[in-house]
Amino acid sequence: MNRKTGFRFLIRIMERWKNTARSFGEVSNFRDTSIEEMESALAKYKGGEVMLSKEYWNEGIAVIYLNHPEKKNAMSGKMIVDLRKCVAELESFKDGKAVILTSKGDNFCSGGDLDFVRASGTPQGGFFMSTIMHNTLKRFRNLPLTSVSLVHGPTLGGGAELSVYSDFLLAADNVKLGFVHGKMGIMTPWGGTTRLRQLLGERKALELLLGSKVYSAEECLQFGLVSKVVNTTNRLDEALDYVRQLTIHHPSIVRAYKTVTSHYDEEQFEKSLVLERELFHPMWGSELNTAALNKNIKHLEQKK
Ligand SMILES: CCCC(=O)SCCNC(=O)CCNC(=O)[C@H](O)C(C)(C)COP(=O)(O)OP(=O)(O)OC[C@H]1O[C@@H](n2cnc3c(N)ncnc32)[C@H](O)[C@@H]1OP(=O)(O)O
Repeated sequence: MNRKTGFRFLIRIMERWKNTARSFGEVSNFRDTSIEEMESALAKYKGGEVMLSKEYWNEGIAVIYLNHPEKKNAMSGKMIVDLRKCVAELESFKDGKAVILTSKGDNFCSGGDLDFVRASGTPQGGFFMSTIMHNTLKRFRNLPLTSVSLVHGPTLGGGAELSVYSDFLLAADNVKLGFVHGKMGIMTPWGGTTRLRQLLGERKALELLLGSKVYSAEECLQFGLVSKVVNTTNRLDEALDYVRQLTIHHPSIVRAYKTVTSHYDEEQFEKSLVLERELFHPMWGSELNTAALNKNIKHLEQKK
């Protein structure tokens, strides 16, 4: 084989590899993918919905509900895209004062939908998901609306990450909240490490993340993670009262305070998210992650 034929042979092998990779939806230069393409890749993983309720809109309060009851409100790819649409709509809620992030059914969110996790488990899948979620949650945090997460029942993995992106966290007395990612052979994909570091400081953030323990409402309160424990049955009414008391002033004042506090350390926050994304995406579908998924772990079961 002379040099020219050898070169052509190499090109053919590379082309074949690229085509094989494409047939699995994988491309070698996935970092160049546009946000729109990432969104449509995620939207293919169906199941559940995320809805924006305007029931209290006239009071300046929006409510976002996660709804995927048959899977304990686990987030599918489609739900990730839905959440993004809700945030986009809230960006033009001009007289709004507050948003409550909560869910229908008997818990807040059991994390990523494990069927979606398995099906999207490649570095590219991880990169797309964390890029989109980082962007959505950053935009959620930057809304000029005071945000409150209201959680109940199992709030695990990605569910715990979502819960801490609001300004305030209210936990129902039946909550079981845990950053269980380590047990799943991954680190936080949705910016949870960056957000916990910002909220609680280095030691407490590391304790929550490295321990992978599941905490009760009272324990979360003692940790400084939760602002108030509410009654599970009346939780939405209690959350609405809490929000109304927080936002007594004119929308222009409420929005101005929130705008300054959320943009305070934006540059540092962004840098930390980039690092988190870089470290996370090769873990998605890795050997460690696959081995953990194969164990079908139920995080609330006591070890015998
Ligand atoms: C993407 C960010 C990183 C992550 O979030 S990784 C995911 C972390 N989450 C998990 O691993 C959750 C594993 N599941 C559990 O621990 C338990 O199912 C959980 C949530 C404590 C609920 O326990 P129980 O109340 O006893 O209910 P159960 O186990 O019978 O569940 C009812 C049905 O819901 C399903 N489910 C729960 N969490 C899910 C999830 N994340 N993805 C997909 N399906 C999920 C569960 O398989 C069961 O379905 P089925 O009725 O057996 O068909």
